[in-house]
Amino acid sequence: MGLLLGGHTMLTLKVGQKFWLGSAVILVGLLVLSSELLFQQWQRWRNLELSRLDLADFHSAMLAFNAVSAERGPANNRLTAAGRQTESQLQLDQSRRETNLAFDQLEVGLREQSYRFGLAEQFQYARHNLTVARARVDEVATINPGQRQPMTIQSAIDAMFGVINVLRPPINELQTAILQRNPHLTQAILTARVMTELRDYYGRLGSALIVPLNSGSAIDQQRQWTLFHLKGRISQLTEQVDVLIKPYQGGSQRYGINREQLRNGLQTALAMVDKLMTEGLLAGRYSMTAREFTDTYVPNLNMLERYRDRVMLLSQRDVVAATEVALGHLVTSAVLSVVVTVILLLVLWRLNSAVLLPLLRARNELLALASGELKEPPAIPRSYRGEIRQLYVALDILRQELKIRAREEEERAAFNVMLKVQAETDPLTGLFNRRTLEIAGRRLADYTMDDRVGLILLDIDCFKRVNDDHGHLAGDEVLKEVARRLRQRVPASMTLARYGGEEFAILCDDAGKDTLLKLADVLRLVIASVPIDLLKDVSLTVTASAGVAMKRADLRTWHDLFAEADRALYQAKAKGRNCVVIAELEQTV
Ligand SMILES: Nc1nc2c(ncn2[C@@H]2O[C@H](COP(=O)(O)OP(=O)(O)OP(=O)(O)O)[C@@H](O)[C@H]2O)c(=O)[nH]1
Repeated sequence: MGLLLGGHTMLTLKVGQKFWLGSAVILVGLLVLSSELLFQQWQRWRNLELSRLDLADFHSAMLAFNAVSAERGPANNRLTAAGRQTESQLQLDQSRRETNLAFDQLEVGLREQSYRFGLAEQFQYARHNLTVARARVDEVATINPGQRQPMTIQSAIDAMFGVINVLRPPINELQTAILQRNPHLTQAILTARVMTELRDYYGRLGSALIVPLNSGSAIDQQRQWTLFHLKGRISQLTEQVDVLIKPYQGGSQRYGINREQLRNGLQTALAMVDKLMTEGLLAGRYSMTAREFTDTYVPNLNMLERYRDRVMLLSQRDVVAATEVALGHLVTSAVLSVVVTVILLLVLWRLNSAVLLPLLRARNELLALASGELKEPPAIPRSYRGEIRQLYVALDILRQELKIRAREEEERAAFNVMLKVQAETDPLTGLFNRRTLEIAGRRLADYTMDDRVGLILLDIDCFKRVNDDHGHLAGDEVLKEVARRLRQRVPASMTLARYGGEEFAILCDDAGKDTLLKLADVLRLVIASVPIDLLKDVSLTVTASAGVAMKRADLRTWHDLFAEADRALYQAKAKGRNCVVIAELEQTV
């Protein structure tokens, strides 16, 4: 892979680097994907967890709202009770305790959710209003029942209504916040809210009759108007409840909501109100006391509270179940992410150790083989299996094959050297043979005008007699010793050869006539001056004659030069041997 850097510089990555770069890209991609997945699932789980808290808080708010509504019943009784003051007070105290408990629970829930601190203050303010309204009720209750004025009682009832009015804004705010965060809770929240409101309006409707019932007075115009207004609102809310509870009845048996039963209860309560309203409009003579009315009227409304609580609790249970499923998904995804990452790492590690590294090692071995490095590598690791092992076995076979070929090559080269030596040298003396002399002679002498090319032919005198007197082996020894002495004296730049039985030649490419003559005479002297030791303590003195020829214009070829030197040698023999003759001068040194 080549990366273009700065437009000119190419950065080339090795296979191993590419592999790890690719692996890193895959790993990072996997981590990003699994993080994204985990984050989404964590968010879903977290939202459901918050939904559960939201539902619980809203339920607490509804209970508090409802408790204030419900407290109005005992409060009304306390305000209107004539003979049963103590019992009414006990009932009111009980109701107030329940309301306090509902507010306490609401405050705890609100404290746990920091974003509702502002709401908590508003609920506290509503509670403060409740305390003030209760004080008002208690104040009226201290007045002798016979002396309580309808206006005074109504002012206490209105004070209790006022609490609901202060409680409504924070509940609306809480409801809006929860629905914004949890649109899926709309059905449950609205159902609970509308049922609570309906319960409150029924309470208001009943409360509106308390003063006339208590005082036995007719229902005046303003109260009539209030009662009609409340009934209208109740009619609207009843229709809404009817629609909202549909999903919770019929097929959804576990909610156990019976629409007919609820409708009947509410209609019974309304029928009671209608009857009393008619009585109140006619003459103010009522068929029941305020107390009897409250005790008969309120139980018809309990179903609203029961069904609302059931909707709330079962919705919370649904959210809890969904939270558990979401948590299960989150944990499963986390485990799967870890498992997939570990598997990927293992696969990459295995790919690296079982494929990539062996292939790179095989490549190195192949390169070594190609460059002639035949040294045995370390043994094939056991972890190399299958095709990789076969590759290494094939490499091994190739290495052995190349070794055999290298050995054969060496032998052939040695054989060639030997053949060359044999072809170029004389086996007895080790000097160059006639063939080599002629090749060198032709190369130097053929068609050259160089007069520094010269040739000495040197022949042992009367050698036949050596053979005849001392035997052929002794003759060979003499030849070897003469050759040894010649080799010592002839410069390496000249070609020294044995070109016949007892005949030697020295070919020179850069020497003057005098030098050559001097050399020929030195050679003659080293042969003759020292006796040659033969077998059985016999030594022998031999002499040699030499003919010298220098290249001249008329000696065009090697053959001409050789013939000229041979002619000089012949002359030296003729002159009595043990002397040197140069061809052109034919003079004896
Ligand atoms: N021992 C031995 N003798 C050889 C060898 N080659 C040739 N000869 C002998 O060398 C002798 C040469 O003798 P001739 O050619 O008659 O010459 P010469 O006896 O040296 O006499 P002049 O050359 O006239 O001085 C022969 O007897 C050959 O057999 C060899 O390799 N070994």
